[in-house]
Amino acid sequence: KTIAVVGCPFSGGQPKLGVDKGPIHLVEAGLITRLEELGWRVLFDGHHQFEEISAASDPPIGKLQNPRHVSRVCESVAEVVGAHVRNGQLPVTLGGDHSLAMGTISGTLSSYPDACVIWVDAHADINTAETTSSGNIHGMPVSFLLGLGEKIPEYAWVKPLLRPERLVYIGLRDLDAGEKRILRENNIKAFSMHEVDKYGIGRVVDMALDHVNPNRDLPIHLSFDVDALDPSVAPSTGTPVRGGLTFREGHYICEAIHETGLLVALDLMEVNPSLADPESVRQTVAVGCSLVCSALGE
Ligand SMILES: CN[C@](CCCC[B-](O)(O)O)(CCN1CCCCC1)C(=O)O
Ligand SMILES: [Mn+2]
Ligand SMILES: [Mn+2]
Ligand SMILES: [Mn+2]
Repeated sequence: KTIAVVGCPFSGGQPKLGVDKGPIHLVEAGLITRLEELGWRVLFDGHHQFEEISAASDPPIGKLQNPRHVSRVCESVAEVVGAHVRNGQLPVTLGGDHSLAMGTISGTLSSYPDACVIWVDAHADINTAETTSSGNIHGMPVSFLLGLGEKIPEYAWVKPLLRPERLVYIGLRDLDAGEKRILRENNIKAFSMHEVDKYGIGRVVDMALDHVNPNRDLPIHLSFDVDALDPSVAPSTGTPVRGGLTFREGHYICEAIHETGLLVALDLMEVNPSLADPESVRQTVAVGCSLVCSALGE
């Protein structure tokens, strides 16, 4: 099978400079060669240029920051990822901030409507325009994918293709009040770090898969935010939160998902190579590469 590496140098979903440089660092760390050494054919259709998409003027809509730019970029990503999936390839999207998942998961669901989503993150990224406090859209993609909250014309292209019972979280530990309410109201399954401690990562992954993929017959889209890992493991990221996944727990999730043979799309998000000292940046990039390779059979 062929992997399509989609470099998405994009930072509009959050305020910190540098996360748009994530893809180039991941590729320059040798990711493509490592994937080829695993036996994959790898298409690298380059780092997408999003500057031309940026709206001339993009004033906030309510609290939402860079709303038109984020929407247009995500719509473009949805088309790119959807095309790769339709061509029978496995898209590996390198971020860039996590707002991009609005595009990647839309792309996957357009071809695999019954796909399930495993969202590995310290955060739920499920704020609506009403519940967000920051207005940073990287804290909101899941709400758009589920069709929650007030409709925003600029986001009319996002179809509510994701069903709550097809979504499961691993690694949560920093949610806004509104997000906790949304998870409860929609009966969304979440394995926070408390459950990871209580049951161990092996049981957590089994329970997560039992919830969204009970017969192990549905395609899986894995959306991995490196801030799910403990900051000691992946320090160079925009919204670090203490008490995260160990290096091995992060890799176990990826290895276990590979073992299902059901992975159809992968996102590796929020590596920001400008937020730490060179050694910490190198470490964060190396972990990102390693997680991708583990999800693809290493
Ligand atoms: C928890 N929600 C946050 C973070 C979203 C992180 C996005 B991700 O892609 O990295 O997961 C944080 C909101 N808080 C900021 C500090 C003050 C309280 C609210 C938000 O901005 O919505
Ligand atoms: Mn995230
Ligand atoms: Mn996060
Ligand atoms: Mn982030």
